[in-house]
Amino acid sequence: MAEIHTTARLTPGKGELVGAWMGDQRWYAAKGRRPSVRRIASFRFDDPAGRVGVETMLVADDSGPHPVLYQVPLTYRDAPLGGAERALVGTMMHSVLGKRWVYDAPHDPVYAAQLLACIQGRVRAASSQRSDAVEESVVAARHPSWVHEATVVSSKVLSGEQSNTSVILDCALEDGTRRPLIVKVFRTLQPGANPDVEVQGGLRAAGCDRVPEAVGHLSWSWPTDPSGAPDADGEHVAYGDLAFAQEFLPGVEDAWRVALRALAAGETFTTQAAGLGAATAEVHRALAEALGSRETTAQDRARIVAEMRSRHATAVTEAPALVAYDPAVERVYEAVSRASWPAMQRIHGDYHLGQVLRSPSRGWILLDFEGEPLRPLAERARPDQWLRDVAGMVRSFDYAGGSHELAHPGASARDWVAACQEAFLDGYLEESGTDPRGLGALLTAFELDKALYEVVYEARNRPTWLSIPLDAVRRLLDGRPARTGPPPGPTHPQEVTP
Ligand SMILES: Nc1ncnc2c1ncn2[C@@H]1O[C@H](COP(=O)(O)OP(=O)(O)O)[C@@H](O)[C@H]1O
Ligand SMILES: O=P(O)(O)O[C@H]1O[C@H](CO)[C@@H](O[C@H]2O[C@H](CO)[C@@H](O)[C@H](O)[C@H]2O)[C@H](O)[C@H]1O
Repeated sequence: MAEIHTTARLTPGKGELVGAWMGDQRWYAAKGRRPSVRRIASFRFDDPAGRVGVETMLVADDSGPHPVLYQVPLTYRDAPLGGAERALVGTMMHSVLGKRWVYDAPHDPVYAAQLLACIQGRVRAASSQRSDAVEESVVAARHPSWVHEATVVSSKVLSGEQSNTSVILDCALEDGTRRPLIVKVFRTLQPGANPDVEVQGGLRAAGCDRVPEAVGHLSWSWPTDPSGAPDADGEHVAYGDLAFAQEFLPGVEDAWRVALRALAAGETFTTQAAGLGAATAEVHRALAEALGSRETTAQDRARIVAEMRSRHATAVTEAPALVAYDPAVERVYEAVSRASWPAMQRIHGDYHLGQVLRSPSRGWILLDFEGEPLRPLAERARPDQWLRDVAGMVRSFDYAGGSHELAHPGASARDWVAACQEAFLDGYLEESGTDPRGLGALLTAFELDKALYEVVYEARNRPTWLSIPLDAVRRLLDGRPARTGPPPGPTHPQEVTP
């Protein structure tokens, strides 16, 4: 294991470097604020060649009302890493080793290789305080179904819109065959198991192949004060997941791209939407079987409606014009308080077209069970209503239409959107025997809830798209439903009035 230069001076310091760089990263949550960085903990991986320093830091950003924890893996090199110019965090002088080039580690092949080796249990994380010591607080868990020994041949960071940082790994297996994997490095850490690891791992363990194969994950315990707040000198600990490795499906597109292409070409997407509805129902059934389901209690209903109200309040802060709709929003929440609700179970939690891949051989494959990144982890890890997922995908068809309309002023995608939404709901009904449209008040409330979440998400991340969820809120509340409503029939659960 590596020698640690405990008395070396660094100019600038690591905290200073990270603080200056972090605010511009896609995963930095408090957009527009200047990060105020406090170091909580760190650990290292060893470079087998003994040349590159690899250190993962856990930093708290104190610039907002509550500290937010970020995982910041870095590599330290004695010369620039070719082709990684955009991943350079900065340079610093090390009083013993000289000039160091500091990189965002997911872009560095040395980090990628050691991360996967650690997840599979082949190497241990090392202390960043003491030379030649294992860091016991970092623990790897190989998924029970992963029987291979994969070694990274090359790696590259996934390009595109992402809340975390995923690295695609071209791997060699024990028999020499090649197998692509992907490891997601979680950026914002909160105490508790990450639902992506728990739910996808649980589905795979139960034999569900509508999700990629799970390889394993890495978790960490960091110091906190007695209240659980991150504190470098704290004597308590919190636990959270750092990274999740899984099978990578190469050359497949997500449903967002496929749908947008169909829309641009003037083609229908109803057959695919119906298949997606059926796949969604299949995964909901598998989730209930693998991780359980239970009756929805009055407390569950009250809590979910309270969360809806709080989300509405946040959306009004981001988009004050929404205040005109307050009475109409309240009517939606009152209606669901009186409706009958289906069972509680684990769900996807942030379901949209970008979370589903179209595999030519395996059909629709669902990804990213992490839930909504703007929601606290404890909320995301609870059983919830499957209608939330259904509403998420219904909203996503509206988003596809909305983004097409933004790109083509004057065009209307409304008929295309309505047809996709109907087909998706038909597919869900066919597979599950339950028509989500039969739970109309609840479906509307979850659609509204998602649209209000999206208002906040777009205001903070993509202001030019804010009109898409804002228009949806107006449409939902103006009583002009985009869909035609449920066909009559015995399969629709009845809503109850008090
Ligand atoms: N196993 C996989 N196989 C192929 N592509 C994947 C896989 N996992 C993720 N991707 C691609 O990466 C994108 C981002 O992954 P995701 O898990 O949604 O990350 P995040 O939670 O950070 O948004 C997906 O939309 C998909 O295009
Ligand atoms: O994929 P993530 O887990 O990071 O989810 C977040 O980002 C999504 C955008 O990338 C956002 O989804 C919204 O935009 C999509 C189009 O880009 C659209 O298909 C979705 O329906 C819409 O909600 C998601 O809400 C957010 O949590």
